[in-house]
Amino acid sequence: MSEMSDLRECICMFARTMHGRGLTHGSTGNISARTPDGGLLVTPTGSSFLTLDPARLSHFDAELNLIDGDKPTKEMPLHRAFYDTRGTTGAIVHLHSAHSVALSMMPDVDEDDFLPHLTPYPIMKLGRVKLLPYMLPGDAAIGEAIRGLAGKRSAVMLANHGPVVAGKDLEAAVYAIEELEASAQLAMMTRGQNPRLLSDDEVARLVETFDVEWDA
Ligand SMILES: O=C(CO)COP(=O)(O)O
Ligand SMILES: [Zn+2]
Repeated sequence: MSEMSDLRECICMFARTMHGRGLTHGSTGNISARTPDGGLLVTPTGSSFLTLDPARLSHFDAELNLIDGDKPTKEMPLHRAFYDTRGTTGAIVHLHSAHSVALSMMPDVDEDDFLPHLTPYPIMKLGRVKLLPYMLPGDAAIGEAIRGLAGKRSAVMLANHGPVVAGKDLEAAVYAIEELEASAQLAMMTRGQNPRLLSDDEVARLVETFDVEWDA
């Protein structure tokens, strides 16, 4: 199989596993990934992660003209903003995962550092997650807000909506967004119970050891 058809299969396989674990539902969420020739494969608007057809993914060339496949996700402005501002981006995943959405609605959440410092992996895989205010799904304003971060964050949480993560490749983006949701679940489980947080020194050690983008 060619690299291109492998990537098509991979997008559908990761989408199916995330749907199967309830990480997104119905026709929510979207995925994009860079193709070997600098184009993009994108999940079609209104499609379900459960039943994606590899042959019908929206296919863009390197100038981002749609060359075949179904109409792309309405969240193209958001996807484009990440590719344009973070040169290292190979794939982007957006979900409507319940625990991170719930956490985004809680009072006193730190907008600049959305996830409390409960465990190491979210810090290692995501750096600091920026909470963006609620905006209409598909609104170009989401893309503008991401551009405003100037490529300094790989993960954002859209309040009352869902997380978005950019990774160097599809596997990295999926693992990172799973980490975001698992961490938000722990945050919701332990909310109001005064859990022991990682200390600032413990966080600093993680940032240094695993070369985490943190101070941006
Ligand atoms: O999650 C979604 C919008 O935020 C799903 O929209 P699309 O079906 O257009 O990808
Ligand atoms: Zn969405």
